[in-house]
Amino acid sequence: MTISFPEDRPFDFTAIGRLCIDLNANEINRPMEDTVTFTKYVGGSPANICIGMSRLGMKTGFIGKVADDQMGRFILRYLRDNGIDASGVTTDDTGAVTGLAFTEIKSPEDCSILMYRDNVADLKLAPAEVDEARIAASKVLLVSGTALAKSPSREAVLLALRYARKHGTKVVFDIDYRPYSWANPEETAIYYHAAAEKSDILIGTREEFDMLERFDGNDARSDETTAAAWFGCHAELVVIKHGKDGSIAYAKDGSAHRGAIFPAKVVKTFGAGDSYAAGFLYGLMQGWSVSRSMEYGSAAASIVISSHSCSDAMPTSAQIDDYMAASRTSD
Ligand SMILES: Nc1ncnc2c1ncn2[C@@H]1O[C@H](COP(=O)(O)OP(=O)(O)O)[C@@H](O)[C@H]1O
Ligand SMILES: O=C(O)C[C@@H](O)[C@H](O)C(=O)COP(=O)(O)O
Repeated sequence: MTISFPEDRPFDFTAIGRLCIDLNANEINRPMEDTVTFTKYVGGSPANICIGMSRLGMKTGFIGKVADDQMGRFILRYLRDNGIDASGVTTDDTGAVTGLAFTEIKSPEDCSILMYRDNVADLKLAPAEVDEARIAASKVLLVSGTALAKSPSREAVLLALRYARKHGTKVVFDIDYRPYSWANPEETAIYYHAAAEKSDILIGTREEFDMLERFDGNDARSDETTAAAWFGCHAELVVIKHGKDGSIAYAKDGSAHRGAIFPAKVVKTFGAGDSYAAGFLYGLMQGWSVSRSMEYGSAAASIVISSHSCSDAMPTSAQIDDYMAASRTSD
């Protein structure tokens, strides 16, 4: 089972949504109260995935908005240094700030994120700033669900989805549920639905799909029934992530594919989903089977969770290949 993508477009992959800063605790295995220093990285789930795709050699671009400050300029420079076309990233002129994610690493299994997201620039992206030609020039548009949390970013994303459908650009919807960004669950579920209905590939955890389907009845739904519900729209592939229990993908042709995990020396668990998405989508775009692509995503995730950062630790294909080979040898 493989997925087809449009051919001969200048960009392989364009992401839309949040560009932020991660401040990851240096003194790990303790609560945030006892953390003194943090290392600054570019963050934001869609940014991390786009950086991952670029490291893997894909031609990438980003549609988003940064604050007119040092952090915004740091993000723009990092994108460019990583080969990402940032001409679709605008700079806010209203005094908005850069979103900050302070990460707390109490233990490898007990991690949390303290977000500062009031008046953030990423949610100020306006529909007029979404370039139709850029979406038409990309094989894939990745939409992060959090960008639907507030206007005008919400309308910008819905417009981007319309452009993608009009031009046959494959839409990947990463549910990316961050509760603090949303006013209430009703709003979340409604806007998630609007995006999921227009998407070709849906990716989320079980909890994220439960949020998306919250008002659809049938509280006892399984991964399989979740997937089936979206095949009636545009979905070809629905991927449900289960942390260290791996992942499962259902395809419209009725096939199911289970993704195992790779061993990891876990430093922290965040970044797993973003690196998994990058490795997995890269594999699909190489024309690999869904199963092989899931394996690649899992290996990428193990590399990132064994590292201190998310974005900076995104692996190259050589690193993933080596990691996979090394874990086979140690079996
Ligand atoms: N502890 C772990 N050890 C090895 N791989 C993991 C671990 N946690 C997650 N992964 C890998 O990362 C993928 C995504 O992780 P998950 O936690 O489900 O997503 P998210 O980070 O979006 O919540 C999993 O399907 C798995 O391949
Ligand atoms: O997405 C954010 O705003 C923060 C991320 O940069 C952060 O590192 C993270 O939470 C990664 O998300 P995950 O891959 O879903 O674990």
